Amino acid sequence: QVFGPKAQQRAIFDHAVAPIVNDVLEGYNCTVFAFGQTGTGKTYTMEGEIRQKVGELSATAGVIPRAVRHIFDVLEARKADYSMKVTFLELYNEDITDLLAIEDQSRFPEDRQKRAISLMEDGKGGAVIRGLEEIVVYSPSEIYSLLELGSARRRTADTALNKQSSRSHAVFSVYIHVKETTAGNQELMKCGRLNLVDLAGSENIARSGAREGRAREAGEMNKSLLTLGRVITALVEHSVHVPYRDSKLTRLLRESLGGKAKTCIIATVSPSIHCLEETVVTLDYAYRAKSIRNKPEANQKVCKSVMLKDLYQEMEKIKQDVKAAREKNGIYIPQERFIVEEAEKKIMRDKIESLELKLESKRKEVDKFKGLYLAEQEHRLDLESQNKELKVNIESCKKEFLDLEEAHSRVNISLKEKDFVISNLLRAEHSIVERAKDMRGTLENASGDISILLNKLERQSKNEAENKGLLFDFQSQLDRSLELLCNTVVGSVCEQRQFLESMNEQNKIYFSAKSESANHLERRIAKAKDLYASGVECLNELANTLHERSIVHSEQMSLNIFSHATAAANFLAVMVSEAEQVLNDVLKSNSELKELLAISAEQQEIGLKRSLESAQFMSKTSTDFFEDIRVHVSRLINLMEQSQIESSSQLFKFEKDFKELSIREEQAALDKIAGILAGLTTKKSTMVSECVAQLNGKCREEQKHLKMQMSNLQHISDSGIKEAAYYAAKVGSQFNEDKSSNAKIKDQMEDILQQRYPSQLPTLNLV
Ligand SMILES: Nc1ncnc2c1ncn2[C@@H]1O[C@H](COP(=O)(O)OP(=O)(O)OP(=O)(O)O)[C@@H](O)[C@H]1O
Repeated sequence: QVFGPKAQQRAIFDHAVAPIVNDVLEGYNCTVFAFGQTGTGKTYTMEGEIRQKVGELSATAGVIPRAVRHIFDVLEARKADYSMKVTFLELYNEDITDLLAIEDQSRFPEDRQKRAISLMEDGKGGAVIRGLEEIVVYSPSEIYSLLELGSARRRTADTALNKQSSRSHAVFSVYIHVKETTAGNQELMKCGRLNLVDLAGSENIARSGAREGRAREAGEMNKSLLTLGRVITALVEHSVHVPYRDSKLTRLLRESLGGKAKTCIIATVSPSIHCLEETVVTLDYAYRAKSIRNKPEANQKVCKSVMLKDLYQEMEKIKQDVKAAREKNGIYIPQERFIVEEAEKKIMRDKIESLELKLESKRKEVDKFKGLYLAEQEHRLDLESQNKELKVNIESCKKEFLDLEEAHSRVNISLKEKDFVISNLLRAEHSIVERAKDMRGTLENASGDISILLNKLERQSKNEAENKGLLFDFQSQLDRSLELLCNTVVGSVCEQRQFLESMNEQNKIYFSAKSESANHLERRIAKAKDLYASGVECLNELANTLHERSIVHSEQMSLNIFSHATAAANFLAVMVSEAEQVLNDVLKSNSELKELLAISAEQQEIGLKRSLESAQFMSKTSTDFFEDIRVHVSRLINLMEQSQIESSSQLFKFEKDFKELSIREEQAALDKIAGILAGLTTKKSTMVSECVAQLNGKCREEQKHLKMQMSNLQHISDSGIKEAAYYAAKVGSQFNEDKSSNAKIKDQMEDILQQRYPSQLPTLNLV
């Protein structure tokens, strides 16, 4: 099962550990151990937060508190009759210490040393720890307290990877005895053991930041872990020899690795990329350990009476020991015999001591040889890994060499191509130099043209300055003419006004005279009208009277008519003369008017003539002025057109020349760059060829060197293997010799003691 970073403690327990805990209750020995790099959470997983919140475990409680709680819950639910005891030990620098031992009451803290406990073989292939405190517990909280006590006593120190790193391996064991009653009312005891192991971090010493003592300690820890690794490898590979005995850790876990226990391994890894190496190693261990096949076997149920008997016997022995110690009522013998025996005992003790010393020295030698063998093995492994690395290096060097050769051939081809390009470029350069010479001449011509153009431009600017002066003069002249014209127009307007005023006066006079004569004529005509009306009336009266009197006075009447006719003729003559007079007056006034009109027309004509003259003068002046302007403008336009044409032609030429020159210069620059590049390419190609030659040489040298080193290594490892085999054989034979001599001594001593104290046979425990 894989648990991600978000996995909860509960999930880990439920999936991985709970089934194992149930098996413990069925009488199996089970082990749960956590291993992995420092700081990856082994202690967190195994212990976590131990203390429970009111009645309940905290969410961060680890495997141990949960397992304990689970065991109690199940047993309580079954209403089982059970007993439980726990032990808690620490394995530090290959020394075992009891974490639950009663405190050393030394006065000074520095004197309070942790008492090391010996690990012994139980004769059935297992290991027994002598003197380990087994504490009987009745509730989970008691276990939690013991756990806290033991955890607090564990040796921790800070490393670069973990602030509080456990420096030791810790084994917490729970022993459970459950009483079962058979059908025949026989009481059986079912025993199960649960080992909960928190290994020390499998750290890289350099990376963990461990220094001096701690580095040695890390080495020791690595030794245990290294042996664990070797045991796993041997089990996976089904080797004949499994090196359980090489470390105390593997001796302790023997039953759990390939034995009859059920085992759960928790591998903790860090998600950090910096820990990749260790993560890979841990996962490799875990992967290999997964394929170990244990042969789980439940412990035999013991009959309660047998168990009780054993216990009673043990108790009896202890009681006797206690009593003898208390009452000092051991064996009483005569003094001489006591002295002789004491002397013999002393001799024997000395002998034993010397033998023990010998044995110790032999053991040390064996340890040394073992160390040497292990170191040799490690060295061999290192060399093998170095060899592998070197082989890989050689392979990569070969590959690099092939790549370089390929690159070299590619570079040669590109160099040839570049040579071809360079020769083409040189030819082109030659022709370009020729063209450059031509262009130089053209450029010189162009510079002459430019100087001419500049002269012309100068002239043009002079002309423009002159034109400006002329324009200024013309402007002042125009101002003067306009002023004159204005004065003339103002004078003629005054004259016209005066003339019109006099004409108005004369017209007024003429019209008043005319109206007077018309009035007079009107009055006369009215008078003549009246006269004519009265004459007509008289004539009518006369006609009437004549008609009346015609008959009577026809003659008189003719006389009267005659006299009246003459009067009328006279009157008409007067009237004609008067009318002639009036007509004459009218004619006269008409002639006067005509004269006046003629005078005014004459005056008007004069005025008009004058204004015509002045207008003609003005128009002439303006025409002249505009003619001048037109002439100037046309001249200027011509000049400008000319100069524009010239300058545009010059500029066109200049542009053309400039373009050509710049193209030539660009070409020249490109040629230079090509030259530089060609130089660089030749340099590079020489460098590459030199480098390739050097690399070739180096590769050959390295190959030679590697071959030499490999043969040396081969030689060293062969000799190491031989030596190790020789040492192992020697150690084996010495060990056997020692064993046999020890057995002999033991036999001798037993014989002696048998002879001396046939009833009280002491037991000698010789390891
Ligand atoms: N799953 C997790 N959730 C929260 N905190 C964690 C977890 N795993 C580890 N830690 C924290 O990381 C730190 C290191 O963890 P821990 O001491 O358990 O590592 P370790 O593997 O036992 O280290 P060492 O081998 O050095 O003893 C602790 O502070 C622990 O509380």
